[in-house]
Amino acid sequence: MLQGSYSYPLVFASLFIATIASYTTLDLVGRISALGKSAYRVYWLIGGAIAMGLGIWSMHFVGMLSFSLPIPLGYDPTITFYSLLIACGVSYFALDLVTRGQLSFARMTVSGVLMGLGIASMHYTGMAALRMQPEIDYTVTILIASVLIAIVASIAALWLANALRTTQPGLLWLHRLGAALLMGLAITGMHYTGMAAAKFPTDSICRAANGISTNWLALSVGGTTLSILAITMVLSVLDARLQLRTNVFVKRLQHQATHDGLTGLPNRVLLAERIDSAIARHNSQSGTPFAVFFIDLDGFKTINDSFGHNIGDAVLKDLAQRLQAVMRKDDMLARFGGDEFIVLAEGVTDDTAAVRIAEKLLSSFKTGFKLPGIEMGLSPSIGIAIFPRDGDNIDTLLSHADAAMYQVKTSGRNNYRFFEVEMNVATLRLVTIQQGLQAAVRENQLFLHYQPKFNCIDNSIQGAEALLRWQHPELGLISPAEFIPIAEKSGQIISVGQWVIEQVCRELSEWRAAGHAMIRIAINLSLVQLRSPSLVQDILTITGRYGVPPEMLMLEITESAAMENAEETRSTVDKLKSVGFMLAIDDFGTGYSSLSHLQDFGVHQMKVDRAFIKTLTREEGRSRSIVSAIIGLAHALEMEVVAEGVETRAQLDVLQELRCDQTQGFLLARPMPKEEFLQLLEAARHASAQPEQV
Ligand SMILES: Nc1nc2c(ncn2[C@@H]2O[C@@H]3COP(=O)(O)O[C@H]4[C@@H](O)[C@H](n5cnc6c(=O)[nH]c(N)nc65)O[C@@H]4COP(=O)(O)O[C@H]3[C@H]2O)c(=O)[nH]1
Repeated sequence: MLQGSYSYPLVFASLFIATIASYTTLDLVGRISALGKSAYRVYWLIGGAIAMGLGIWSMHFVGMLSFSLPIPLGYDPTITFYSLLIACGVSYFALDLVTRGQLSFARMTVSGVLMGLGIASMHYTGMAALRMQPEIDYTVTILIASVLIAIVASIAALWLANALRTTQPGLLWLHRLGAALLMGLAITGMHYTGMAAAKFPTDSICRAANGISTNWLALSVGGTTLSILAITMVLSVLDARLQLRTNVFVKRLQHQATHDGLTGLPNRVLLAERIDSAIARHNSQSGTPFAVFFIDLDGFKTINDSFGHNIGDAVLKDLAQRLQAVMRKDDMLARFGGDEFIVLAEGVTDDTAAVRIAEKLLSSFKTGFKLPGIEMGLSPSIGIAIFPRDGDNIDTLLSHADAAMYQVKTSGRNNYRFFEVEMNVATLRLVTIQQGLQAAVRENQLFLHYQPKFNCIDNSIQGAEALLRWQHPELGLISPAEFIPIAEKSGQIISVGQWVIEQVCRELSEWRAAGHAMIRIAINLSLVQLRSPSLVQDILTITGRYGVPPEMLMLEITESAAMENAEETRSTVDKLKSVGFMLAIDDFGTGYSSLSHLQDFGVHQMKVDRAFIKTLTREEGRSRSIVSAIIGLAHALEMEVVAEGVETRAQLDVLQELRCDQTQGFLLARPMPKEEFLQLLEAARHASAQPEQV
């Protein structure tokens, strides 16, 4: 047998190449895995497979260079090329496999076996390129051992590559280096074991000795491979940096798309995702029921309108922090819209648990919000819907929580309520009304009824109150008691109120043109209208357009509206009075008037709320005392008194006894269409020698 010998520096060089190739490969695995399903994946796979294949292959030839026989050696170019193809093919297969999702143990083992066989075949094909005569005599046991080493090394390499994918970036390079050294040792170990299996008979000659010279091949291949590996590494690092920057940018965009810019809270997109996954968990038996709390702030619009958006924003930020402070860490608080927040609380198995959360949410409003100069109280209306009881999908849950919130709003605010089925119908009607209001103004669905006010003693007509009516195309006739509060909440009362003023003025001017006696008409003004800075000018413009003298209009303001912010209202009232309008306080007795404000107000008429008239009897009683006191007070302040809701003769008798000035109510006349009202006016004019005119 020919005795081979090794040059140890070259053995180390082969180990070095194997380690560098392994390191590059492990780096590429991380790189390609991070690409996911990107279109670039296939390019990186091909590039990576060439680099890795070249690495393994050139390690083999440098290893061969370290080995010498006492005869000249060379390599057959075609077979050598095949061995390179095998190395690159095996590398492609390995890279693709390990960068494709989760790698199960079974898949890893089968792949490791195939890869090990691939590396071994590359080695033995490379050996075949020597074209020895006679053939190399292999010791079968050592040959099998070398194949086993290749297989075990491949499985270990796959496992390492897979495990390193999830390693934190900080120490990754160190782990990767250790793993690469291990892999390098395994690959060279396989090579030298394979070499140990090869026996070269004494009379061997190398038939490829005139082919590619080993020295030239090993040096050029080694050099080229190291350069390619270096270039691959640099490209990989550069691409990783680019990817990192792209990731940061994408993350920022994702954050912006899923969070509210002002409060930093999750927005409705993230909320929807979270509710969806809570529903999915529940459906797969691993989740629990959960509660959705719909929080809407009472009167937030006023803060925004009065103090400006900056202050409004500061209040919202403060509130977001307060709400978060009372919530559990696992619950989600999201900003749903302007002043609407949603809390999602999982694991709420009964109403008691939901009540506890709602109470905590309410408690965060206990202390006032600091605004410039004052501390202002703010309250929430909270609607609660429980999954799956109140809805099995996100839209139903949110709309049911919203419906429950609306019920709180319409029944006193600053509270919470659970969803009930009847609320759906109520909410649908409410939304229909709110959405139909603009069309009502535009498309002449509104009209007025008039209800006369009578002199208490002789029943002569003293004036009339214009009362709004709405003939809705689907819902029929809707009471103002229902739609006015909705219009007030949505702000649509401004345009609706303007329509009323304009219609009254138009009809008054038509009546005058038709020769009817002029009569004073009362118009209801809502608090929202009173707050409008342009109110006085708006009414003057309308009265001017129709030539209606201001004193022909009696503007009725409810007592509670007049007192809510007495200073502000008083200045509007003063302006209205100074330009000649008459003023009345409506529904008197239902609010909390301060006597001094009442005196300062100096309005012309006080209308006693019908609740007192309803229970009015001839006998001494509470209502009689109150009505008597109100009449006395009004007269002392030089105001006329009108009793509202007079329905019986007995009530009228008592009012006459108490020296009330005027009455209004179903006893003498219900609200009526303008034609009927004009007939009534004409009949009264003819019946009286001197018709009452104001
Ligand atoms: N039970 C009973 N009720 C009587 C009697 N006499 C009159 N009424 C009713 O009492 C209401 C009087 O108007 P209000 O207190 O200003 O209360 C009004 C007012 O607050 C509001 N409203 C009506 N029209 C307008 C409007 O043009 N603008 C504004 N802002 N509010 C309006 O809607 C409320 C309800 O109006 P309506 O349904 O027309 O109801 C009217 C009228 O039909 C009676 O003897 N017994």
